[in-house]
Amino acid sequence: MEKLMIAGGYPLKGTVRISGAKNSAVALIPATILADSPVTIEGLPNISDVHILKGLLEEIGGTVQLNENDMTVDPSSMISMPLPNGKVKKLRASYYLMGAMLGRFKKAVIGLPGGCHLGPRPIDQHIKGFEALGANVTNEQGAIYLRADELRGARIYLDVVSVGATINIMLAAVRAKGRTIIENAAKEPEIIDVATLLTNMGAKIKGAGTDVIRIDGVDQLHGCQHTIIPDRIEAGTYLILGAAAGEGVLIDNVIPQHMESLIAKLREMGVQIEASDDQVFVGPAKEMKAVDIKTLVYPGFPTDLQQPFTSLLTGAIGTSMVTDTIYSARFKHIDELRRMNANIKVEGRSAIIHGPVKLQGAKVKASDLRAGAALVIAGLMAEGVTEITGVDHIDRGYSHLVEKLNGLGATIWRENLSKEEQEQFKNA
Ligand SMILES: CC(=O)N[C@H]1[C@@H](OP(=O)(O)OP(=O)(O)OC[C@H]2O[C@@H](n3ccc(=O)[nH]c3=O)[C@H](O)[C@@H]2O)O[C@H](CO)[C@@H](O)[C@@H]1O
Ligand SMILES: C=C(OP(=O)(O)O)C(=O)O
Repeated sequence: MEKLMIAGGYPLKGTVRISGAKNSAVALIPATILADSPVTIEGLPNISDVHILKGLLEEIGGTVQLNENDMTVDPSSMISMPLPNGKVKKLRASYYLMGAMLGRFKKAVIGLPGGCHLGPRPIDQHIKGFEALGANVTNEQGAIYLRADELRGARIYLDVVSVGATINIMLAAVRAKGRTIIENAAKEPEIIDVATLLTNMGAKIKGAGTDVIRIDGVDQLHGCQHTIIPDRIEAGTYLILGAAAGEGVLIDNVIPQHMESLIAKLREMGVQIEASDDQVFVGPAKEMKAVDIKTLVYPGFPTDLQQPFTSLLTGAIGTSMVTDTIYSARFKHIDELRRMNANIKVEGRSAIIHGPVKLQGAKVKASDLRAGAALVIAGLMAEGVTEITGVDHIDRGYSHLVEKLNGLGATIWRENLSKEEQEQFKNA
């Protein structure tokens, strides 16, 4: 078990290259199950979610070759092996095995997924979609059992705009008989990325990226090569830390259109941002004004950047309000930021931040992935040394974090937890 150590106050400067998108990667990898020959995905991030999914594909008989950033999956020998426990609980996106295995084998047994604890995260809309396609779905002792004689296209209206349900239904529907229409679909860029891979595999999908997706089922899908999109959430995190602790940071390998809500908010705070084709420059931080943000489905402000943005707001002049309309309990980072001298209170789904304060280094714990990112940003802004435990959460989503930050001039390193610290961590 490790902790992250950050000596704060060193100004960040230079260029950072963004990795492939976690939330695409974790759907593209299960999507390979649907092909009958090898699929290569290029530009993957080096994160634990990717390594765990590799293991899961191997458990069901896939042959997987993973290099630093590329994965080739030969799905031809896969079987519908039940996966009720173990690795599936380590990440959220193991739910995509349900759609992909149902699509290919017409049956699957998959344990309920893990992922960040942010309040209730039901999967009722995924199940509603599978049932509409003709599957019988039951929950037996914490695992979802899916069976279908055949899958038939259907019209499915999502009661909640859900990234996971939209992608999962696409995965199940691409090899169903006839046409599926998903209404009130989510529009995140990762959905377009998954639809692009599936189309390259021979699927017929129209409308991905809009709120109505039409899929005409095909009998077979074949192998192909696909390059993943850049991670807009990783890029957003570096943009925020560039504003918080930078003296001119260039974020390379991004799609600036995917980050418009964040860029608009940073500009509203008075941060200098210049965007070009595939790069965004964040200028030296001057005085920043407080702003309010409300998380919304894409293209609104992403909930996954709400926690990192809160750390930035501790340095802004005035009172800011951060409201999360997607998750009811995405505020576990606030107690930790308070340990670092932040002046924040939580009321219902909002955090109210009074600034500016000078953050102080402290011993803090990352409760989830983006709470971890928020604490890293706070540690870079703070005076003194910050120690962050719960690094396994951060490793789910940030490729080469320490190397990238040190490349920008930060002073950050990993240390093993002592036996005593391991005990304290387990009991906390
Ligand atoms: C692996 C992955 O891509 N994770 C992302 C995905 O999570 P995930 O796919 O889990 O998030 P959803 O878009 O499904 O969830 C959005 C909202 O809908 C609710 N809901 C969802 C499904 C359902 O069947 N019933 C239901 O009520 C959820 O509780 C939440 O309040 O999108 C989230 C919202 O952008 C991001 O924070 C996560 O980083
Ligand atoms: C919530 C997130 O991830 P997951 O859905 O994989 O838990 C995230 O990426 O911020």
